[in-house]
Amino acid sequence: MDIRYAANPEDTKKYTTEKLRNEFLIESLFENGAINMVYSHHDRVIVGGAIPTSSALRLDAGDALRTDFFLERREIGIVNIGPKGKVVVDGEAFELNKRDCLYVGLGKKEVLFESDDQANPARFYLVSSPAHKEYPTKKLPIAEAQPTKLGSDSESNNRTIYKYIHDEGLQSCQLMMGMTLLEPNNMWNTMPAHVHDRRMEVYLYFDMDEESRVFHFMGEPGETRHLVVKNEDAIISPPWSIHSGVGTKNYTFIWAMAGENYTFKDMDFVKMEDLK
Ligand SMILES: O=C(O)C(=O)C[C@H](O)C(=O)CO
Ligand SMILES: [Zn+2]
Repeated sequence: MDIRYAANPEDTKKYTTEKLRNEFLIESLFENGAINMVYSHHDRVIVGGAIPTSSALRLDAGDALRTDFFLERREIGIVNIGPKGKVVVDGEAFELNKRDCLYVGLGKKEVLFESDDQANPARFYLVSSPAHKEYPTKKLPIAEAQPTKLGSDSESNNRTIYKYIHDEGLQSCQLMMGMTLLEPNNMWNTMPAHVHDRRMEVYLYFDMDEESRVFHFMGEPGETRHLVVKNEDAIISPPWSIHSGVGTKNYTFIWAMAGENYTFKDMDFVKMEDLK
């Protein structure tokens, strides 16, 4: 498992583009026939991708966790961003269509990923955080997720947020997860920008054309930097950092958070005059 240590804002100001990308950008999560994971020391969140092809893939604790099984002290959110597949949790199969979410709670011993068609395999995106009690393992199909409309065409940020794992949806200890879709001809997410010092956040940008790019903005409000990201790249966003993007065309992303509180609306919005 690739390990990323926590970053502080003072040091980050001095980073070159290469160093910034090494610390905060996650490329190549998705590989045919493999589970790839990155362990962030920000709130000990693990981010992963799984593409099962000819055989099922098993979620293992590996050396990094030193526990008997992956979910011994953790919970996990799984969103399928590809063709149909299933996740088998201690023998119970959950079918996931594109954009469906499954929450798996603390203590489940075996998690297997399978594709329905190995020629068009499922692409499972995973985010896991430490947990203290078991919440029910449950699926939320995208068709049943509550959409929230935000932004406007005139501000180029007309978008819909679907919340999957949160206080009024799938219950968890601390993990929150959802998806934001920008409407065609809209290119901005989350402007005005915000921080939430109580929680870190991870973004996965997906459903982008090969040539499309998103400029993801990060850093303290008065010291912003950017990362140029392509399809299926993820970003680790420290609690002190803004996280906002603008694309060469509309895009979709999955956000996930973990940390001190469980309040989606706990955001400290940044005044435009304070952004530098
Ligand atoms: O477009 C948006 O606005 C979002 O998706 C908000 C993010 O999910 C977020 O940063 C939540 O804290
Ligand atoms: Zn946020």
